Amino acid sequence: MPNKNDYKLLFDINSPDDIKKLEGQDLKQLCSEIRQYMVDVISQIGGHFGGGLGTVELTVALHKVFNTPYDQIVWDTGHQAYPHKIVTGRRDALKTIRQFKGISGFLKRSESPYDSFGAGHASTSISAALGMAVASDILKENRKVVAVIGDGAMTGGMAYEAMNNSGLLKKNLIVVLNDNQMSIAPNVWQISKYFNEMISHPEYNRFKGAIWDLTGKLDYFGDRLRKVAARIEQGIKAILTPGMLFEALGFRYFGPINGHNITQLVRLFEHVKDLNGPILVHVLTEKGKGYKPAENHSQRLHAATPFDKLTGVSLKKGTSLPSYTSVFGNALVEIAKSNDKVVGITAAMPDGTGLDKLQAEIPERYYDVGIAEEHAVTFAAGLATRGIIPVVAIYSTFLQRAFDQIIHDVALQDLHVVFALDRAGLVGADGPTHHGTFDLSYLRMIPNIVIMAPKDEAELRNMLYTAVNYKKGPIALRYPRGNALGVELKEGFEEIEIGKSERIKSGNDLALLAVGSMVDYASKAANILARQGIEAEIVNMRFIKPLDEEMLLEVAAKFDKIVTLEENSLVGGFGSGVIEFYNDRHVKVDVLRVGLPDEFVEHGSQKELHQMLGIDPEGIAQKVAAFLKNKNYKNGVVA
Ligand SMILES: Cc1ncc(C[n+]2csc(CCOP(=O)(O)OP(=O)(O)O)c2C)c(N)n1
Ligand SMILES: CC(=O)[C@@H](O)[C@H](O)COP(=O)(O)O
Ligand SMILES: [Mg+2]
Repeated sequence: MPNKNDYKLLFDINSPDDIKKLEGQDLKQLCSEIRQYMVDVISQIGGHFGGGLGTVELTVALHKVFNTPYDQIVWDTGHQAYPHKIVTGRRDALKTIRQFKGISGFLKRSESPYDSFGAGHASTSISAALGMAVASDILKENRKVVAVIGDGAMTGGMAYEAMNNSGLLKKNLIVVLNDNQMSIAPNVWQISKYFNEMISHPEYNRFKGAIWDLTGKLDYFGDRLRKVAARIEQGIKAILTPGMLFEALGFRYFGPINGHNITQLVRLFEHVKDLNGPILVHVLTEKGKGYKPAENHSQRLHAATPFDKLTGVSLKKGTSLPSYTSVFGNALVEIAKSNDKVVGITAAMPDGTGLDKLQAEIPERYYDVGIAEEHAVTFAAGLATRGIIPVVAIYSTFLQRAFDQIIHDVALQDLHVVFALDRAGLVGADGPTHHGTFDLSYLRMIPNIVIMAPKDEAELRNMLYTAVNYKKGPIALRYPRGNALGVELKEGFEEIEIGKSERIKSGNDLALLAVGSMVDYASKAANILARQGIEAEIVNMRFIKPLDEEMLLEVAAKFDKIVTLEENSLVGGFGSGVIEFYNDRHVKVDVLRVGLPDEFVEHGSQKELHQMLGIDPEGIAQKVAAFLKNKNYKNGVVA
């Protein structure tokens, strides 16, 4: 961990006020120390890394020029805001970032007054900042509002909706475009190609100086002259600068500027701070800046596990267990090789979803659409109208974005789109913005959809195969983050009968009906219960929709008490479906639902969170035993 004596300035920076006292060389020194501190801390505990290394100067310049937290900075997504945390009173707490009970890996309003808007999902910053700018106007305040958005986040449609609205409302709003030409993977932002062409154009370079001169002098003109000059400036810029697209949306464009030159950044922010109307400052940065292993890494060490400081090599111990993601990625390639109608779609997460394997093997049937989950789904719907079989691989949490598209564009038209929801359940260190704990609820209510959850990686392969061959409409499978169970993977695939569950073990005392990750936990809980003389029957339900009604009737005939288990919110999830089924058929049976409470779950390791919520095998066994004894049992849930 960092040694205070290795730092000249950083340990005297306790708030942005301390930055305001620094000038020139000291600002540069501070930037270099922030980088060193990030390397010192993140090499020990892991976390988002490359993005933050690229925003050091930007962060220092913003906090030097603006009067934060009165002035509001909105960081898009938030993974690049570690330097912001370091200079806003959370330097020492950085050692706890993303850990159980530690500070959040993203922006969080309840964590600091400097975190003006919470995030984790991309492309929200301009909308939120515009809201703040309008509020400032209504409240007759003079707060400055700055949104900092990456080029990756600019592939998300909301960013354009917000810019359009900003142009219309003409409020004082500064958008900083942090352009490092990277998303997590190389970015697919088409506008960056246009920027590059513009910037390298000889005419642009010849006129750039002149335009800047004019811009710089504008504020010294009288009102009438200023208007004329502004029009001339805009006219010239519209033809000659890369910003004409933004100018068309109603923004005044400044840049591109070197985002690692603190002196230039401070000067530019001082200049634009008091200008009226929407401003776009285009800043060129390098993801991973200042740490060679990150600069040379294919993903610029976007997120790091603990690593060796000198080499950047991960210290994470290897495991023989495959991840669910890699099993999915390999299975998709196998299936796509034997069915040329199958295509894969990712929303900027090729590696995270395992679709990088398809990209490598069959690139012509792989689509990265950018951070555009809504578009990904409707794009898939279009493909499906022509008999193509799109497999849309999106994390459970990010698919929330495309709720209406799933209903209106896919399900309503019975289109055969396969949804592969990775990171379903509690994801761990990313916390509440990223937990995939709502998908069973938000999908289950949609007519015509089939929803599956595999108990292990072998079943995941077969479910994917089943989904691709289903043809009747939308079909989803959800599986957790992390390592699979290590079961044998047979060659080839087997189709699973839609709506058919699997009895794993018979019992005499009660039935445990489990889905997905909870099947393994149910088996482990049953072993604990067996030691207490309780014989539980275990069913792997496989399908959340349609439910295996025959099995539900069978277990209700055999037992008075039934337990449902799911790694999803208890509101509207699998257990709710089971209760609805029994209720609608007037079947009298006591149902205990085990799952996630109706609250946002904090961050921590998956194990810690499972324990905290009592959904690990020990916790489940305790709940089941209490349920059998009618202890603390209320409204279907054991307290
Ligand atoms: C809605 C949504 N989809 C996907 C992600 C996953 N994600 C997190 S950061 C990121 C890349 C962002 O790129 P950019 O905005 O350019 O920031 P950089 O990392 O380059 O600083 C992605 C795809 C997300 N956070 N939110
Ligand atoms: C910031 C962000 O949204 C991603 O970087 C996310 O943290 C990735 O999560 P996984 O590590 O589960 O792929
Ligand atoms: Mg980027």
